[in-house]
Amino acid sequence: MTQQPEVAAVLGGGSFGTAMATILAQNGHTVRLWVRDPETAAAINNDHENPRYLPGTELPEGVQASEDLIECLSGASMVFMAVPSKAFMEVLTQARDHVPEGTLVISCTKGIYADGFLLMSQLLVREWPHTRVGVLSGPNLAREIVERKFTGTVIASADADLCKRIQQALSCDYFRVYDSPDMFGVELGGALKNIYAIATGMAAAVGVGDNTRGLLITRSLAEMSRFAARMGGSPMTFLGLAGVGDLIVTCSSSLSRNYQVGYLIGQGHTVEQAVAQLGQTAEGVNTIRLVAERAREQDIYMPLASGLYEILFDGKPLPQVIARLMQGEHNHDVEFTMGSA
Ligand SMILES: NC(=O)C1=CN([C@@H]2O[C@H](COP(=O)(O)OP(=O)(O)OC[C@H]3O[C@@H](n4cnc5c(N)ncnc54)[C@H](OP(=O)(O)O)[C@@H]3O)[C@@H](O)[C@H]2O)C=CC1
Ligand SMILES: O=C(CO)COP(=O)(O)O
Repeated sequence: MTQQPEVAAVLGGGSFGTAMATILAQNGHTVRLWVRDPETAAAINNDHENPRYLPGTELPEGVQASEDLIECLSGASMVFMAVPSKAFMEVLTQARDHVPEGTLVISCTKGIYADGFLLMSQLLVREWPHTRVGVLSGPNLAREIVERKFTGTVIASADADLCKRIQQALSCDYFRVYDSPDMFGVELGGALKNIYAIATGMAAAVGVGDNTRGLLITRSLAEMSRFAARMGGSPMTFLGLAGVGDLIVTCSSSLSRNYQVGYLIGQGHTVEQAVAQLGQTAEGVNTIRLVAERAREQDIYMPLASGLYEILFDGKPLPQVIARLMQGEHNHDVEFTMGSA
């Protein structure tokens, strides 16, 4: 797509921020990647590699990294937020005075903010009301993006002009960007699927069959849809890339960090051991806690999320939870489409 080059700031130099910076630089935009570790910044600028998060991948020379947040934001017409959800609010506070009115701000973060159970776009709208907000989500493993594997994503916002500009900025021969007006649904899908990636990773570790994997992924979609409906969202959005698409990839790929955490727990590690061994972001651990608590408070039937909560945080044995799941109270298929959510 042809367009004027943009100046883009990418906040967060982990695997996904680096992947977004790579596409933007390849597409001819000016890119400044904010990393808080000066050694990583130097490695990106001098060796064109992010050795901690994407070792072995050569980055375009146009990806310029800095640990100076203000320098990164200076003159940026678009800002991509790619820090973990636990750091999101802190970064918004640090950057607030350096993001001018009308800047496009896109959240790539797939998590939930505990205080008020807010999605990142809701935090953005609250904290930076002078900006134009969108969400990018879909089946988007960072490692595969930098390897130029064909990938689709969704830019979601009620702001149609924002969607068009982001489509133009990111589209290329291996990255296809769809749009959606349903920012809440797209973002909720990206956050919720991490729960079920942990479940399928755990199931894989204990050697379940393919029938079981089909059962687990499909009932995960049912559970996500039921939750979305109760939160006032449209489960229809979950039929798209940011729902089913991301659920399939994250629940079946050993590149997914949430799947890896689940696998380690299934092998007998504690949550703390699994997270420490991973050494990268696995949003699902926190999301399970928040969603299971919310489901309990609002009486939403979410046996998978609740069962995971019991395994991870109450120390319940996996076989006991599986036995209960197999005898659950609801037994209608696709009941969430029949208005019985
Ligand atoms: N990786 C992927 O395939 C995808 C990830 N996402 C989402 O993107 C978000 C980021 O994930 P990802 O890039 O994978 O995470 P990584 O674990 O790869 O990297 C996290 C990055 O955030 C930085 N960071 C952590 N805390 C802070 C802080 N307080 N202030 C500033 N920077 C901080 C880390 O810096 P440091 O190294 O200094 O700790 C690191 O650069 C997550 O919500 C994830 O769900 C979305 C799509 C795909
Ligand atoms: O969101 C992702 C793929 O779409 C990445 O998943 P993980 O965070 O589990 O690696």
